Amino acid sequence: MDATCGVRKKKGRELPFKIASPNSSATPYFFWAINKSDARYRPLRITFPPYFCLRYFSSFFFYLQQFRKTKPSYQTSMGTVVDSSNQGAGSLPTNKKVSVIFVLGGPGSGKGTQCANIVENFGYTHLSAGDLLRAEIKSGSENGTMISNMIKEGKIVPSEVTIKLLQRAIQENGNDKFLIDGFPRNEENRAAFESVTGIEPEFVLFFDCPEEEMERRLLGRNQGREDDNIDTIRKRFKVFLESSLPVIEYYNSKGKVRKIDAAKPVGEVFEAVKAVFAPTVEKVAA
Ligand SMILES: Nc1ncnc2c1ncn2[C@@H]1O[C@H](COP(=O)(O)OP(=O)(O)OP(=O)(O)O)[C@@H](O)[C@H]1O
Ligand SMILES: O=c1ccn([C@@H]2O[C@H](COP(=O)(O)O)[C@@H](O)[C@H]2O)c(=O)[nH]1
Repeated sequence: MDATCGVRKKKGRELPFKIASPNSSATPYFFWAINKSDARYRPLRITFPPYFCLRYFSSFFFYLQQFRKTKPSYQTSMGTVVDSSNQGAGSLPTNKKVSVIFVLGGPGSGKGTQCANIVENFGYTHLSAGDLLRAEIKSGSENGTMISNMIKEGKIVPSEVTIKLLQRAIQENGNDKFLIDGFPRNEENRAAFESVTGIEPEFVLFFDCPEEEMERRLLGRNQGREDDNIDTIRKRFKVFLESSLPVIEYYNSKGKVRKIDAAKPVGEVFEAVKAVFAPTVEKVAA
C-alpha cells in the first residue's frame, strides 16, 4: 500500500485515513483534501467516502439555507424598510415601502408643534426621535441609563439605538408616510439611516429660528423635560450648530431643503408649512 495509515481527530471524533502519494493512480483527485497546517497530510485520501460525501453535501445545504435567509436590501424612490423580523422582532411586514420627510431645526424651533398640524392636515405619522428615546428610558430598557445620561448632556445617542427605534416604529405603523422629527442629528446618523433602511427623505423641512427665541421657548415649555434647563439648552445649541447644521447643508446641496421662517407665530409658520405640503399632496391625488 502506498500510504501511511493513521487516525485524524475531527470535532472530538477519530477518523481513519491513509496518506496517498500524489502520483498514485489509485487515488482519485476527488478524494484529496488539503490540510494547510501539516504538509504530511497533503494529499489526504479519506478512506471513509460516506463520511466525506455527507460532510460536503451538508455544507452545500447549509450555504443554500444561509443564502435563502439573506435579508434583501435595496433602494427604491420611496425607500424600503428592511424586515427586522430576522432580528427577532416577530411578524412585522416585510420590505414596507415608505415615504419619509425629515423635520429638522434647532431645539425649540417648533418642530413638534408643526408636526402635530401636518399630521392633522396631511395624514402623516409623526415620529419624534427624542420621544422614542424618552419612551425607551421609561420602558426600563438596558440602554435606558445610557440614553438618559446622553440627553441630560445634550449629546447624540449612538445611531444604532435611534435607528432601531425608528425602524421598529415605522414597521409597526400601518401608515406609509412619516415625519421623522429631530433626526438625523449628525452625518453619522444620516449615513447609517440611509444604509440600514435604504430610505432617502422626500425632502427636509427645516425650521429656522434665532437662538434667543428658541431659548425663550424652551425655558417656557414647562413639560418637565430634564434637558430644558439653561446649561443643557446651551449644550444642545452647540451640538446643533456643530453636528446637525452640516446635515441640513448636505441635503441643501441636493436641493432637498424646504426652509421655513420659524420665528413667527404658530399660525403663520403653519401657513408656510402648508405651502410646502399642498403641491406634494395635490400631485399625489392627481
Ligand atoms: N411659532 C411659535 N411661537 C411661539 N412659541 C412656539 C412656537 N412654536 C412652538 N412654540 C412653543 O415653543 C416650545 C417648543 O416648541 P416645540 O416643542 O414644538 O419645539 P421643538 O423644536 O420640537 O423642540 P425640541 O427639539 O426641544 O423637541 C413649546 O412650548 C411650544 O408651545
Ligand atoms: O435622533 C436623536 C434625537 C434626540 N436625541 C437626544 O434627545 C434629546 C432631545 O431631543 P429632542 O429632539 O429635543 O426631543 C437631544 O438633545 C439628544 O440628546 C438624540 O441623541 N438623537
